[in-house]
Amino acid sequence: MLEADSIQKAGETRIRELGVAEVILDGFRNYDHLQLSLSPGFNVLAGRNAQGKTNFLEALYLLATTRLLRGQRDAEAVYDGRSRAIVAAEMLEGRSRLAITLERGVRKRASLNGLNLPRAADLIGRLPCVSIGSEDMAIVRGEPTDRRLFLDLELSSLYPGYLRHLTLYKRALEQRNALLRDARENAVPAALYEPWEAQLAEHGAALRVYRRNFVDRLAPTTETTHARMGSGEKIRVAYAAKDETADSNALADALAATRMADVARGGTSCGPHRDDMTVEIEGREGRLYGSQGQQRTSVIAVKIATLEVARQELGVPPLLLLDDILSDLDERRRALLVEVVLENAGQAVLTCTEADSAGARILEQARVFEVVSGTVNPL
Ligand SMILES: Nc1ncnc2c1ncn2[C@@H]1O[C@H](COP(=O)(O)OP(=O)(O)OP(=O)(O)O)[C@@H](O)[C@H]1O
Repeated sequence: MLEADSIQKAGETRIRELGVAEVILDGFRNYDHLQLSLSPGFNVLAGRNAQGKTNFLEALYLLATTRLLRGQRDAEAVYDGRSRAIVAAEMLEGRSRLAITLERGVRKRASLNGLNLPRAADLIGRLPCVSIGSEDMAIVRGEPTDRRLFLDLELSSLYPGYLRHLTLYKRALEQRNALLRDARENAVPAALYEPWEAQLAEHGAALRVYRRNFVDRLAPTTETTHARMGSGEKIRVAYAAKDETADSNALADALAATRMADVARGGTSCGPHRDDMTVEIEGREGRLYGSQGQQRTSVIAVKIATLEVARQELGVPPLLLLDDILSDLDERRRALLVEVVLENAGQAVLTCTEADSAGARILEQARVFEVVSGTVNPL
């Protein structure tokens, strides 16, 4: 059985960029061209709806994760009428420059100091970042796939080893699923399944060790934060494996035993691609029974716990992106969130419709900007 410590320590060196000095957007969303210097501490972006506040956060999120915040196809983020979008950032330390180019009909490309990286994914984890926004509601309200995505993104950004296991696992899963489809028409010998199942077992067991370890660390902080937010209710977060395979050998056995059933099912039934993370409020599944307010409080608690775990793991705070969540909260929750941000954040970018909702304690140390239809100016 794989030990969390041993696999998490192996090959985990990755250069981290701590903080963004300057952001350059060219043809990204509603930004024709923008060059903006950020404070190494707090940055508040205020502006009316649909002016480009979330788009700006999305650009930073893209550099951190290579994904768009709102999950659309890359081409949708290219400024209407333009053929490509460039998002670049100059880092505070070492002034290195990270960039991503999105181009219609072409795979996204990433570069470091002007040199193209072999794959855009090579950028993942270089700029550690935790974002909290409305799309995170899916962690409680969404489907298991949304919660797996949350775990995959956070873990890939923290551990290069996780990303490697995930990439190899996904490739093996595609191959086994292709064999299952073939088997509907032609006999597929066991020898064709075996190498892919061996990989699924190895990488799948490793993914579960990382995920369980992470969720076990998330759980107590989620509970305390939830309690600090004034909720008298108990929240419980746990990793939920779909099948009871304790290690890679058991997973390999389960895969071999389910081949026939999986042909009929049309997909692989065992493994971490079907797992979930449960979020229970007072013993009931938040997704089914939680009110909107309970769900929102739970999501914020999970995300703040993520920020804390990431900070412990990195030894420094990750970049924090907060998308207009303060204005939706009541006084008590807002005060707590501000307190937690002040305790945990290094560099942060917050958006809000009224700068005042960021609260006096943040505003007094923040650089404040106004966003008006794709332009950002100091206030
Ligand atoms: N590819 C694109 N090209 C041009 N404009 C775009 C593109 N994608 C999105 N937009 C525009 O960006 C604007 C939305 O910006 P954004 O989501 O950042 O709003 P916001 O300032 O965060 O507002 P809210 O407070 O409502 O969340 C919309 O006007 C939308 O039409």
